[in-house]
Amino acid sequence: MSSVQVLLSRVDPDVPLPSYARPDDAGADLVTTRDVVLAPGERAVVGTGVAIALPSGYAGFVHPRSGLAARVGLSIVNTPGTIDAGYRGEIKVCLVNLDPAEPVELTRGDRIAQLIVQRVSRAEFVEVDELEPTDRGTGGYGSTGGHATLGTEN
Ligand SMILES: O=c1ccn([C@H]2C[C@H](O)[C@@H](COP(=O)(O)OP(=O)(O)OP(=O)(O)O)O2)c(=O)[nH]1
Ligand SMILES: [Mg+2]
Repeated sequence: MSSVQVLLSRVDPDVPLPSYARPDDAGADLVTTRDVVLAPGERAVVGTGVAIALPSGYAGFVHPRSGLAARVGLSIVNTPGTIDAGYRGEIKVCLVNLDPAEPVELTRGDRIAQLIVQRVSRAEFVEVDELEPTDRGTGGYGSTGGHATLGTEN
Protein backbone atom coordinates (compact mmCIF):
# COMPACT_ATOMS: atom_id res chain seq x y z
CA MET A 1 0.00 0.00 0.00
CA SER A 2 1.32 3.47 -0.78
CA SER A 3 1.93 5.85 2.09
CA VAL A 4 2.12 9.60 2.50
CA GLN A 5 3.81 11.57 5.25
CA VAL A 6 1.29 13.51 7.35
CA LEU A 7 2.53 16.00 9.93
CA LEU A 8 0.68 15.72 13.21
CA SER A 9 0.51 17.73 16.38
CA ARG A 10 -0.88 16.47 19.67
CA VAL A 11 -3.54 18.72 21.14
CA ASP A 12 -3.69 16.32 24.08
CA PRO A 13 -0.21 14.97 24.85
CA ASP A 14 -1.39 11.93 26.82
CA VAL A 15 -3.52 10.10 24.26
CA PRO A 16 -2.06 7.62 21.75
CA LEU A 17 -1.39 8.69 18.17
CA PRO A 18 -3.67 7.39 15.42
CA SER A 19 -2.43 3.91 14.59
CA TYR A 20 -3.07 1.15 12.10
CA ALA A 21 -3.91 -2.10 13.88
CA ARG A 22 -2.68 -4.35 11.03
CA PRO A 23 -0.17 -3.89 8.19
CA ASP A 24 -2.63 -3.40 5.31
CA ASP A 25 -5.38 -1.58 7.21
CA ALA A 26 -6.83 1.46 5.44
CA GLY A 27 -8.02 3.13 8.62
CA ALA A 28 -5.89 4.45 11.48
CA ASP A 29 -7.80 4.26 14.75
CA LEU A 30 -8.66 7.48 16.55
CA VAL A 31 -9.40 7.69 20.28
CA THR A 32 -11.72 9.78 22.39
CA THR A 33 -10.03 12.22 24.77
CA ARG A 34 -12.91 12.10 27.21
CA ASP A 35 -15.24 9.75 28.97
CA VAL A 36 -18.74 9.90 27.55
CA VAL A 37 -22.02 8.10 28.12
CA LEU A 38 -24.50 8.24 25.23
CA ALA A 39 -28.12 7.46 25.94
CA PRO A 40 -30.06 5.72 23.13
CA GLY A 41 -30.30 8.17 20.23
CA GLU A 42 -27.94 10.66 21.88
CA ARG A 43 -24.97 12.23 20.10
CA ALA A 44 -21.82 13.94 21.33
CA VAL A 45 -18.82 15.57 19.72
CA VAL A 46 -15.59 14.19 21.17
CA GLY A 47 -11.99 15.24 20.58
CA THR A 48 -9.33 12.83 19.36
CA GLY A 49 -6.36 14.77 20.73
CA VAL A 50 -4.67 15.24 17.36
CA ALA A 51 -4.45 17.84 14.62
CA ILE A 52 -2.93 17.04 11.23
CA ALA A 53 -1.65 18.79 8.12
CA LEU A 54 -2.64 16.74 5.10
CA PRO A 55 -0.80 17.58 1.89
CA SER A 56 -2.83 19.41 -0.75
CA GLY A 57 -4.64 16.83 -2.91
CA TYR A 58 -5.48 14.61 0.07
CA ALA A 59 -8.41 14.46 2.46
CA GLY A 60 -9.12 12.48 5.59
CA PHE A 61 -12.38 10.60 6.10
CA VAL A 62 -13.52 9.68 9.61
CA HIS A 63 -15.39 6.38 9.52
CA PRO A 64 -17.10 4.38 12.26
CA ARG A 65 -15.54 1.15 13.56
CA SER A 66 -17.58 -1.87 12.54
CA GLY A 67 -17.07 -3.81 15.78
CA LEU A 68 -18.48 -1.05 17.95
CA ALA A 69 -21.28 -0.46 15.46
CA ALA A 70 -22.34 -4.12 15.52
CA ARG A 71 -21.79 -4.71 19.25
CA VAL A 72 -23.24 -1.57 20.82
CA GLY A 73 -24.72 0.55 18.00
CA LEU A 74 -22.06 3.26 18.03
CA SER A 75 -21.88 5.27 14.81
CA ILE A 76 -20.98 8.73 13.54
CA VAL A 77 -23.67 11.24 12.62
CA ASN A 78 -21.86 12.68 9.60
CA THR A 79 -20.19 9.50 8.46
CA PRO A 80 -17.71 9.75 6.91
CA GLY A 81 -16.55 13.04 8.40
CA THR A 82 -14.38 15.03 6.01
CA ILE A 83 -11.01 16.42 7.12
CA ASP A 84 -9.90 19.07 4.63
CA ALA A 85 -6.22 19.40 3.82
CA GLY A 86 -6.25 22.97 5.07
CA TYR A 87 -7.78 22.12 8.47
CA ARG A 88 -5.44 22.57 11.40
CA GLY A 89 -7.83 22.13 14.30
CA GLU A 90 -8.27 19.05 16.44
CA ILE A 91 -10.00 16.18 14.62
CA LYS A 92 -13.36 15.75 16.31
CA VAL A 93 -15.92 12.99 15.94
CA CYS A 94 -19.68 13.42 16.19
CA LEU A 95 -20.62 10.10 17.77
CA VAL A 96 -24.17 8.78 17.98
CA ASN A 97 -25.68 5.86 19.84
CA LEU A 98 -28.03 4.08 17.42
CA ASP A 99 -29.02 1.38 19.92
CA PRO A 100 -32.74 1.78 20.70
CA ALA A 101 -32.42 0.63 24.32
CA GLU A 102 -28.93 0.57 25.83
CA PRO A 103 -26.52 3.41 26.62
CA VAL A 104 -22.98 3.37 25.19
CA GLU A 105 -20.20 4.05 27.68
CA LEU A 106 -16.85 5.21 26.39
CA THR A 107 -13.67 5.87 28.32
CA ARG A 108 -10.89 8.30 27.47
CA GLY A 109 -8.40 6.46 25.26
CA ASP A 110 -10.98 4.12 23.69
CA ARG A 111 -10.62 3.76 19.92
CA ILE A 112 -13.89 5.17 18.61
CA ALA A 113 -13.37 5.85 14.90
CA GLN A 114 -10.88 5.39 12.07
CA LEU A 115 -9.23 7.91 9.79
CA ILE A 116 -8.76 7.04 6.13
CA VAL A 117 -6.43 9.28 4.14
CA GLN A 118 -7.24 9.43 0.45
CA ARG A 119 -6.18 11.31 -2.64
CA VAL A 120 -8.93 13.57 -3.85
CA SER A 121 -9.51 15.74 -6.91
CA ARG A 122 -11.37 18.97 -7.13
CA ALA A 123 -13.94 19.20 -9.88
CA GLU A 124 -13.78 21.92 -12.46
CA PHE A 125 -17.50 22.36 -13.08
CA VAL A 126 -18.22 23.11 -16.73
CA GLU A 127 -21.82 23.96 -17.52
CA VAL A 128 -23.22 22.54 -20.77
CA ASP A 129 -26.67 22.53 -22.39
CA GLU A 130 -27.04 18.75 -22.38
CA LEU A 131 -25.15 15.82 -20.84
CA GLU A 132 -24.17 12.94 -23.10
CA PRO A 133 -26.50 9.91 -22.83
CA THR A 134 -25.53 6.72 -20.96
CA ASP A 135 -27.04 3.26 -20.34
CA ARG A 136 -28.10 4.30 -16.85
CA GLY A 137 -29.47 7.64 -17.85
CA THR A 138 -31.47 9.17 -15.04
CA GLY A 139 -32.25 5.83 -13.33
CA GLY A 140 -31.20 5.70 -9.70
CA TYR A 141 -32.53 5.06 -6.22
CA GLY A 142 -33.22 1.36 -6.77
CA SER A 143 -33.88 1.52 -10.53
CA THR A 144 -32.01 -1.78 -11.00
CA GLY A 145 -34.19 -3.58 -8.43
CA GLY A 146 -32.99 -5.84 -5.66
CA HIS A 147 -34.13 -3.60 -2.83
CA ALA A 148 -36.36 -4.68 0.02
CA THR A 149 -40.05 -3.82 -0.15
CA LEU A 150 -41.05 -1.24 2.41
CA GLY A 151 -43.91 -1.94 4.79
CA THR A 152 -45.86 0.89 3.19
CA GLU A 153 -45.52 -0.61 -0.32
CA ASN A 154 -47.69 -3.40 -1.74
O1 LIG B 1 -15.89 14.51 11.42
C1 LIG B 1 -15.35 15.62 11.24
C2 LIG B 1 -15.71 16.46 10.18
C3 LIG B 1 -15.07 17.68 10.06
N1 LIG B 1 -14.10 18.05 10.94
C4 LIG B 1 -13.37 19.31 10.75
C5 LIG B 1 -12.35 19.15 9.64
C6 LIG B 1 -13.00 19.76 8.45
O2 LIG B 1 -12.03 20.26 7.55
C7 LIG B 1 -13.84 20.85 9.08
C8 LIG B 1 -15.05 21.24 8.29
O3 LIG B 1 -15.83 20.09 8.05
P1 LIG B 1 -17.11 20.15 7.10
O4 LIG B 1 -16.78 20.89 5.85
O5 LIG B 1 -17.64 18.77 6.99
O6 LIG B 1 -18.13 20.96 8.02
P2 LIG B 1 -18.99 22.27 7.70
O7 LIG B 1 -20.17 22.17 8.56
O8 LIG B 1 -19.19 22.44 6.22
O9 LIG B 1 -18.03 23.39 8.31
P3 LIG B 1 -17.22 24.52 7.54
O10 LIG B 1 -18.21 25.59 7.27
O11 LIG B 1 -16.15 24.90 8.52
O12 LIG B 1 -16.65 23.91 6.29
O13 LIG B 1 -14.26 20.32 10.34
C9 LIG B 1 -13.73 17.22 11.98
O14 LIG B 1 -12.86 17.52 12.79
N2 LIG B 1 -14.38 16.02 12.11
MG1 LIG C 1 -17.54 22.63 4.85
